[in-house]
Amino acid sequence: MEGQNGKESAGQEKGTSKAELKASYQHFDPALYLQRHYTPPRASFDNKDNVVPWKLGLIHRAFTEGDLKGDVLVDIGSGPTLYQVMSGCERFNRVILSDFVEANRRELQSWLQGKSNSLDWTPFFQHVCKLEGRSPEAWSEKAQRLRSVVTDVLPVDIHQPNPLPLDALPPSGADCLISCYCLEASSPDLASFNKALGHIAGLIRQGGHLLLIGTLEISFYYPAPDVRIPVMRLDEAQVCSSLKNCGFQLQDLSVYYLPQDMHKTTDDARSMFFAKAMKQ
Ligand SMILES: C[S@@+](CC[C@H](N)C(=O)[O-])C[C@H]1O[C@@H](n2cnc3c(N)ncnc32)[C@H](O)[C@@H]1O
Repeated sequence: MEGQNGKESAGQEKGTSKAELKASYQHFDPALYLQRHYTPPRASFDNKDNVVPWKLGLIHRAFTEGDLKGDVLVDIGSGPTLYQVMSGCERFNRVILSDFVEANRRELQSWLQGKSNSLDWTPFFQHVCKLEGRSPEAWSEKAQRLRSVVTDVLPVDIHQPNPLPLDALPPSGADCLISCYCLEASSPDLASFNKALGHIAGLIRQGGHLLLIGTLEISFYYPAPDVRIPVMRLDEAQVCSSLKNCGFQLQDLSVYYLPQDMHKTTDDARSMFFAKAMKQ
């Protein structure tokens, strides 16, 4: 939506346009982001109430309940993270990762090539092995499986009607699309979130699935020391109606409230959602 002066209308913070958000993302620091969001206290396997076991458990359940599997799984806005495809890599022949920021794509490529990495993903692999009823020692087999099924790490822009490069996906679309904390963190307002959801819906085949994770109560985060990204504030009802309006049938919705000891000063996240939906 264009506002005065040709700027897109702002959401949480007046004056923030899609173009300004995109410019801010060019300063995204993968190592700092991983350290802030994927190490203790934000990420812990010792505490069963931590957000990471919560989301890994729901992603695992989403694939096992109803035996969800297929040819292509695509992850939109992967950032520098891998946890979100650790269950799906066992159930799809191909996994496609994607991000808007080149530094994030480089971080993913570096892990895929077995080069140095900003985070040790071993405890995440071990946890998912346990969810699958395997020994945690099978983690390196799982890492190998993931490396062998990821065929591409692509640039993506959810604000484009065709977010991925041409021919990235089969003509009928992906069997399943996962996207975590991307849409609300890169859209200035609800109208732009809904439009972006419509764009990524177009990447899924009819009858395929969407797994969406996002933050509900948040207004900012810092993905680099001096880069404050404003995040639009969503609520549960908006998530449900956006999914319905984009042609999805909701199959599962869970909400997580961050315990006090996980609150930080580098973001003001308070709750998160997980949704599983089928494209009708
Ligand atoms: C909060 S991070 C989420 C990263 C990761 N998925 C996770 O679970 O932690 C938001 C991601 O959205 C990406 N992003 C920003 N603008 C985007 C755009 N226009 N299209 C697609 N992705 C975008 C960023 O590069 C960043 O990796």
